[in-house]
Amino acid sequence: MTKQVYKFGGSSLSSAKRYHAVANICQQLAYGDAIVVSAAGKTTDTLVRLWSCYHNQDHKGVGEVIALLKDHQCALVSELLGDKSEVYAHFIDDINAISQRAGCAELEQAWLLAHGELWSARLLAHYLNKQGVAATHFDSRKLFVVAQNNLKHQENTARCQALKSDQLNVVTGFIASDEVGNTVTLGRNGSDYSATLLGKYINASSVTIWTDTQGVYSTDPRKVEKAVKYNKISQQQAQQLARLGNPVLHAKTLTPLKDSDIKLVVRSSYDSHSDGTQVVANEQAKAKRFLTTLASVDVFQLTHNNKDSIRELSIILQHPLQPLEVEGNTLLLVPSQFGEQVASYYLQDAVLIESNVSGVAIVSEAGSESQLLESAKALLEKQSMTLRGAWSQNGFAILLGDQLLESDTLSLLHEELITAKQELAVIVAGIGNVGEVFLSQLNDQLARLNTLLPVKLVGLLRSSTSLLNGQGIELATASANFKNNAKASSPEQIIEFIKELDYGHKVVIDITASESFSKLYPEFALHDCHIISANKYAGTAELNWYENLRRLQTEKNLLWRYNTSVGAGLPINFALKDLQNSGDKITKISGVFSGTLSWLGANYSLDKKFSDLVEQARELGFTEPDPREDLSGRDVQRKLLILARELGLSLELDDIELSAWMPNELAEGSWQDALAKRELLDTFVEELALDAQREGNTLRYVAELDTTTSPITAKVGLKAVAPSAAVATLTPGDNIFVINSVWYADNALIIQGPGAGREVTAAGVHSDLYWLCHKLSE
Ligand SMILES: NC(=O)c1ccc[n+]([C@@H]2O[C@H](COP(=O)([O-])OP(=O)(O)OC[C@H]3O[C@@H](n4cnc5c(N)ncnc54)[C@H](O)[C@@H]3O)[C@@H](O)[C@H]2O)c1
Ligand SMILES: N[C@@H](CCO)C(=O)O
Repeated sequence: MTKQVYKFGGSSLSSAKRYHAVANICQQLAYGDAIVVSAAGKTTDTLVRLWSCYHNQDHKGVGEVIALLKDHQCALVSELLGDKSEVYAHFIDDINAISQRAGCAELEQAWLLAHGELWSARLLAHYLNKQGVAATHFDSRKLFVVAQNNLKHQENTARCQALKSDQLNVVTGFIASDEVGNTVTLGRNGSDYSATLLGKYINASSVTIWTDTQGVYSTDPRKVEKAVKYNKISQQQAQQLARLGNPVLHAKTLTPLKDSDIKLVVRSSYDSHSDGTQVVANEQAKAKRFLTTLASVDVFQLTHNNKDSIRELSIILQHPLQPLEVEGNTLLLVPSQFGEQVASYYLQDAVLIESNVSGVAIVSEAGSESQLLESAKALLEKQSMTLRGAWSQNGFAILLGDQLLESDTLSLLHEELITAKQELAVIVAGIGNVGEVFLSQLNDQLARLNTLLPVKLVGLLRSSTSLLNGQGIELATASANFKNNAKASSPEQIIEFIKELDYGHKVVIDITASESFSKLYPEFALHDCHIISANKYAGTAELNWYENLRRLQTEKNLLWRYNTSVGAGLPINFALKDLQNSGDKITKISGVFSGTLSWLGANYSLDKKFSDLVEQARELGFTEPDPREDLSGRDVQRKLLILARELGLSLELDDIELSAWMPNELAEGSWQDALAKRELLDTFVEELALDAQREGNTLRYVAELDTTTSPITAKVGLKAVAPSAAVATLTPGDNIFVINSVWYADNALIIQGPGAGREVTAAGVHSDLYWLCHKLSE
């Protein structure tokens, strides 16, 4: 069975609440998996302070820091397991041992620092046991042995066989032992390193680093609002970022994975449902672009290029170093804090050419570095930045100046070098009436969309078949390709495909009429997918589900457009949003909201069979796939609910009163079953029409929402109206939306035009897609 390794950092274990969240994640893991833990919260920093007080013989300080450690750990253990627990007693023994050693000058630094991880592993394993999960804690000093600064990989692989296959294995990060059993530490970011080492030793299929960021971004998301979270990056680019000092992944963490198929995943333990970023073998991810700021660096020119010396210096500094080959010279960039050490390491073999400069590194696909360097140079100079150095190499470029890059300059650079280059992957679901036309229009529309951002069709779906290609589907032949090559697929396969798509942006365009497909929307959001829907089911789903979806999309900065779900191509949703955004308050919306029912109302007369007209409307592509969705009034009810929610009203579908334009007897079975009883429909409609005619009226199916009444009026149904009424004189198939608001109180705002039909609806979906591309490219 393949095993997985999960690593939780200090921030994920900083409080009892966070332990609880971690335990919840661990509940989902399989026995045999390993969990590597760091010290809780700031425990390592506190232990370092303790060591420093001890080292400086500050006895008072030692006492104070020990009290601090005790307070934090005792509170944590008490809250999770109680102060009578074995873990609590064990912790007190440890603290007493530390005090005693400090008192008689026998403290060792590594032994002291190891306690943070030991306490975390013990506490988490016992807490998992309390939750009914079998778990054992392991002291990694028994698993990882280091001799002369080198890990003994073969021996360690054998030692790691001790992990249990019928339990979760909670292993301390950061620490190992030397050959005689003394504690050694693995340096800063040591726990991440422990996790990837363990992954290699137990031949895991993946190592997941759970941290407080959502994954690896194109740049620091705290500084650039539009930073793009990448789903996949290559090991090579991750190494490059680490060498340039990007803090998300340390170069050391990545070394055990080199040339292996072990997948490294960075995820947020604060948002355990979201995908993070996968670091995968080079050929499994497209090259991405990144901006990483460089703060306070020194630049040395080496008198001769000596790779061994650079490697040795990296080990001494415990920091990866990035050499640059510039016109036959080797330059070395180092954080200024290491400047003196570098100078004394190289002596006369290195000359300091720049000190304490700052700037930015651009990591990119090979081949574009020099052009990116020129664009960045021009932009920074326009921002009045004096450049002290600018170089490009294979896969990256560096620009250095006197000032640290502020968030606004970094955002401008990001905009120009990264945002505009993000591709949008498009999945179209529902190749029916509207979907077919949408696809044929997409071919013509592509050039326009591509001026905003590169768009690629990657998936076409029908109810049980799909054509999926992450590299892109040729548009001109997409329909034929689908007919010939679509394969049976399940929703799980579709979700997996979407999850793995390696694109900056993704969108699912739902042109189905499927409720079950709409139920996948939260999954789409979890995998960072925007949504465009002509389908009305999600917009009219049960309020709790709908609000959760909205919340998730907001949290993840995802967009959802559904303009064609009401009024087909008419800009009704735009208008309502716009009015509200400009401070207006909408009080009433009424009119004819169904193209099908408008067409039927206008074309019906007592000398015609209503059922014949319904079949005709179906053939024209006006009706829902099952025309009873229209005749029952349900489709109009949905449209009114979508508009009501657009106004911020928390209504459910059944809060809208409804009367049908068909007899109840037709509701059972399929549309074909209903057609077999068409005379029931014809008689039902004829009787209603006769009643209306006697009063000099005609029948129209109307909707009405009035927020000024108490309770609110929300109803859809047949109404007998004068033949001269606005709703009665509509062109067959047209909708009319009569909007009253504070500003349009007496003289209503009216939107009128075709409310159904393949072309207008497909064009409306294009309008949403254009809007989305525009938003993403801003
Ligand atoms: N026809 C119109 O004038 C109009 C106007 C506005 C909105 N709409 C909406 O557009 C949608 C499509 O309407 P249509 O007339 O094209 O319907 P249609 O029945 O012709 O096409 C629907 C397509 O969706 C596919 N499908 C069904 N379930 C699916 C699933 N689970 N996964 C993937 N594909 C699935 C079907 O195979 C079919 O190809 C409906 O939601 C409708 O309400 C239609
Ligand atoms: N059947 C629907 C299609 C548009 O949603 C109508 O006629 O209005």
